[in-house]
Amino acid sequence: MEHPLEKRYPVSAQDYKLYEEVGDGVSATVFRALCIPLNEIVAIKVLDLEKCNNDLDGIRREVQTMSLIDHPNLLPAHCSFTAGHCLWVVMPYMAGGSCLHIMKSAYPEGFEEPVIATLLREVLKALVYLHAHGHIHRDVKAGNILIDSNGAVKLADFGVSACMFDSGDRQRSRNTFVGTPCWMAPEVMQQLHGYDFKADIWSLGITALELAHGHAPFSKYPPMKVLLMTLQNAPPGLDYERDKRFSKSFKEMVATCLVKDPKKRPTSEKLLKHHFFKHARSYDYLVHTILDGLAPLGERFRLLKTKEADLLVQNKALYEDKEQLSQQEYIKGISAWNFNLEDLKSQAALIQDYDDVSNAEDQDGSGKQMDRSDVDGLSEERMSPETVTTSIAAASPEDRLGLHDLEGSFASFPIKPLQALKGCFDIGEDDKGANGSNGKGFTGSESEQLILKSSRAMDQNAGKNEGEDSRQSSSLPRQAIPEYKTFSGSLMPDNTFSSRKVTGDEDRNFPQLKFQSDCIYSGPLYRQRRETNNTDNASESAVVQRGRFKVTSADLSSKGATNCIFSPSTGGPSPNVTASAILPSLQYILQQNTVQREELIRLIKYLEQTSDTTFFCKGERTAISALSAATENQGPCRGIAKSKSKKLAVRETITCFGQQQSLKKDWKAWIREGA
Ligand SMILES: Nc1ncnc2c1ncn2[C@@H]1O[C@H](COP(=O)(O)OP(=O)(O)OP(=O)(O)O)[C@@H](O)[C@H]1O
Repeated sequence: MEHPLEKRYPVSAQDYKLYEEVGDGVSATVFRALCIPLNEIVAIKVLDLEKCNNDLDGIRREVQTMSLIDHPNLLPAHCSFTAGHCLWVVMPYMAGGSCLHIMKSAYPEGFEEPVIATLLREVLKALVYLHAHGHIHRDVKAGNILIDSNGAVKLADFGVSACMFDSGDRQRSRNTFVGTPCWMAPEVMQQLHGYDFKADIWSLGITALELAHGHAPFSKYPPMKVLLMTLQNAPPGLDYERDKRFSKSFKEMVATCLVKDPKKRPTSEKLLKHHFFKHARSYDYLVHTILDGLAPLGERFRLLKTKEADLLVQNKALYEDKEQLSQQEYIKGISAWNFNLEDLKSQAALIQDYDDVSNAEDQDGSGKQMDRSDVDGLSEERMSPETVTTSIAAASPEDRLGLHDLEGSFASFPIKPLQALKGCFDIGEDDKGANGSNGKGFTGSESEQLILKSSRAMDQNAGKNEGEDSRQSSSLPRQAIPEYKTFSGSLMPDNTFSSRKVTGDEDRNFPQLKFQSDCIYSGPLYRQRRETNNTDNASESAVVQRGRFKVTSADLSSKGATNCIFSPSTGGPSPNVTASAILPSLQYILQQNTVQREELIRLIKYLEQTSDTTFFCKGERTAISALSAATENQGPCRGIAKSKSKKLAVRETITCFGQQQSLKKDWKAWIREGA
């Protein structure tokens, strides 16, 4: 039944008039637009599907999530549809733009504390909702916090969000290494135990620093170094000396979020009760303090783009050589399975721009090299910028990078940081050939379910959901196989499927399991539009770093771990590796395989119950309905009956198995049919 007050947004491009560009990101360009029949200004995110061949899964997930969420602090999608080879996502127009844009335009040194408290309280409310519904955002940062003309704050960008689910007594943690390096929690980088909602709390802490200083800690460094620093250094924080303008409660709140051990971080719900948020004000306050006097969003955006382009040109020459060299050296060292510490140290020492640390980390309060095990006494331990500068100047290149501590740091990690980082470079030139034949795979975020609406909201919106189903789900791109890189998630071992097409009856059998340690990496190392697969452009982004990492734990279980344990030349254990280093990795592999086996058995059972035996070839809809019936009251689908969430969950499950041949052409046809 349709909700009486629900607006129906048209699903045809000719009903919209595109105005100026107001934003762009890794995957899309966002326009201000007019919805002609409703005479309403909206924002439209336009994604060129032809060129998005390396992240269709992210797009699908994003649109799904946006169409299901129902919270005042989360940016929803009104509707979405394809137009030519583009996907259009129609959303409310957030005239203030993102907090990042606002800071860049008018507050380069960051916001005042009450503004930060107000913004973060709203973001936290959104996180409480997402977490309560089993969702991890995974990309909380100022660039994804949008403000509308009334000062309402909404968290946006669900392109990399993920869903946790609890099936019986087993709670699944995410195992995908995804996010934007500066904001990424250490456990997300580490990969061993997966991660959970607490990863968002870390990102929120980093976002707090970003809003306080105008930029995130380590933001000027290339991703590789950001990862190393996050893993090795004490957590960043607000410095008592430099950040005198901020209250003790703000410093405490940040420190509470930025604890390396996720278990020691508060839940979003608990954090919301922190006394820092008592300083939060109204939306009006935001309008008067940060929005008043700003130029229209489109104009600001245009100016920023011009500035960014100029900066890039200026810095290109400066960064290009150094950056390319350091990255190449890392790639060489890592993808050659070289885990000889001395070797890696000397390669790492090629990164030399640590000398300006006093201008960067210390401005962030994150340049301290001292360790801080927990939040207590956070700033007493911190070095002043002067101290850091002096000690760095006196140090050897290795000291400057903290490389003397590498060994110690490694020992304290269940997976060594460089091992974790290895996956990032699977796309390196050397590996392309090897990966070629198996470089296609499919996503395994497929156990993720969208259980986003509370049952009450579901009831209230039952009509709306049904009504929207045809419109919105019709726009959900069926999961397609990236043409170039492999996507994978935690449900299935990504690298266990043959890349051969599923075309006939024989192929309907489950894909051949074939443990191969091929390319699983996906996602840009650097800021890089999704249409660009050219890794050569990476260095250009050293200055403007907005790209995301996405590597799955499968790298680390089937390849990463093995690679570092066994010497490629001898096939035996590497002489440098101790039993205590090997054991956790082996246990992890075992655990992963057990989980995957369980999933396979469960899904085989489901499939056996269906009478439709042609679903792999004849379209997903048949499979969805067959499987929806079969899974009515089972496993992870329990509790989402009758909702389109369930369909989506089932669809995700199927796609995990069946979509080896989901070419873009197919799913676009499927979208047109209005599945
Ligand atoms: N509804 C909106 N109203 C106004 N501006 C928006 C809206 N949605 C997005 N933007 C702007 O467009 C930018 C890019 O949008 P978005 O983050 O969705 O794209 P993306 O490709 O997913 O980006 P990312 O690089 O974070 O992955 C945002 O940072 C924001 O400034």
